[in-house]
Amino acid sequence: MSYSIAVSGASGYAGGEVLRLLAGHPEVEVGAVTAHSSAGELLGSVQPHLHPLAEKTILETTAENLAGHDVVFLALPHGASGEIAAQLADDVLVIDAAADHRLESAGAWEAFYGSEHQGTWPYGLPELPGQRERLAGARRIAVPGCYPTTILLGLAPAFAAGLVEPTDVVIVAATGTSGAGKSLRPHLLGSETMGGMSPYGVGGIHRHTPEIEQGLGGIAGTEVQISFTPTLAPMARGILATSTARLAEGTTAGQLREAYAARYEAEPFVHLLPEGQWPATKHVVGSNHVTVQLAVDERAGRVIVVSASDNLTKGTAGGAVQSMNIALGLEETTGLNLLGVSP
Ligand SMILES: NC(=O)C1=CN([C@@H]2O[C@H](COP(=O)(O)OP(=O)(O)OC[C@H]3O[C@@H](n4cnc5c(N)ncnc54)[C@H](OP(=O)(O)O)[C@@H]3O)[C@@H](O)[C@H]2O)C=CC1
Ligand SMILES: CC(=O)N[C@@H](CCC(=O)OP(=O)(O)O)C(=O)O
Repeated sequence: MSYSIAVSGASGYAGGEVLRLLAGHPEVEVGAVTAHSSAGELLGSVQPHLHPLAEKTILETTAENLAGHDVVFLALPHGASGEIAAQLADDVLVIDAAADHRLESAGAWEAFYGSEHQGTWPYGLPELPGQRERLAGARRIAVPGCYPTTILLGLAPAFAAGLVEPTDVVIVAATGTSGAGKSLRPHLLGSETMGGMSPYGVGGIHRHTPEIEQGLGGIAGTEVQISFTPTLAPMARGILATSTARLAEGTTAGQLREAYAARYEAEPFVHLLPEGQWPATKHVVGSNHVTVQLAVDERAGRVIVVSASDNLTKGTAGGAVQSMNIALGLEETTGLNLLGVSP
């Protein structure tokens, strides 16, 4: 059986990446592609790399144009996504790449996004404890943010095993510029970003902060507090996250390594690297894989975890397709057998 798929936000980075993956997925057929200002144009004129789909005409994003498909991907700005989602049929699988349905706490949503909470959908990060079961058969899925995917996969085993202090967690992560989307913004001009790095969203104000705390809190079964600082790196894709947490009393490096090895041994997309090898964005860009490595800093009494991903693949579209496969009962890795493009 072939599932028919509609993709909204098809002219953007996230929508384009969803379409790149779906073009190689054997169990699906791409139907409507929709967007906003580029409606009426051919997909090939705004996404020239999507050759097999180049002749598709982009439609306006309306509930009518998205109707009649088995699966609808929403890759729209926050808010626009929640609005259209509310108009889609209950029996259609809707997978939202925006943030609208990720947070459980309406208070956290309002504090960080400044608008009305749209509700909470099953969270599309299958590698978190118990999450695959929640995604099987789901008809609504909230795709995690790109930083939360990378950071949660980096820290989950330590939290699940109770090996770190949940309120002493410091994270600094670098992202590529595609994380900000395709629209023109002065601080993202090539001349501003090439050849240098800079922080943004400093001081605990980045909107992924409550999402990361929610994910870690769910695993640990207790309240978690993090300090998160994002930085912008001169690359199109990729996230490299360095997360450190104070060790719980008595935790050893051996216990940590064992917990990570056990948790990720059978995961198709998350890999604890051999000791001494460290994650690099070049090794995962273009793929749905995440690499993880850790070391204990005995002097500081902290574990240092480094994790790398492609923000557009595992961080958005790949995670979305992986979650779709689980929800539809397909083999989880279908359409995602891609390795990084290093160098
Ligand atoms: N980039 C990334 O790494 C990640 C992105 N996401 C999320 O995915 C979503 C899309 O992001 P991204 O692809 O980067 O953004 P882009 O700016 O690249 O694309 C936005 C898309 O949404 C369409 N659009 C804009 N405004 C509206 C509107 N009012 N109604 C309907 N469609 C609209 C645009 O159409 P047009 O061009 O025709 O105007 C375009 O197709 C966002 O919610 C983002 O937060 C999530 C994780 C990571
Ligand atoms: C460089 C840059 O701006 N990156 C984006 C990445 C977030 C993202 O795209 O995720 P959401 O789906 O939660 O919006 C940012 O920090 O906001």
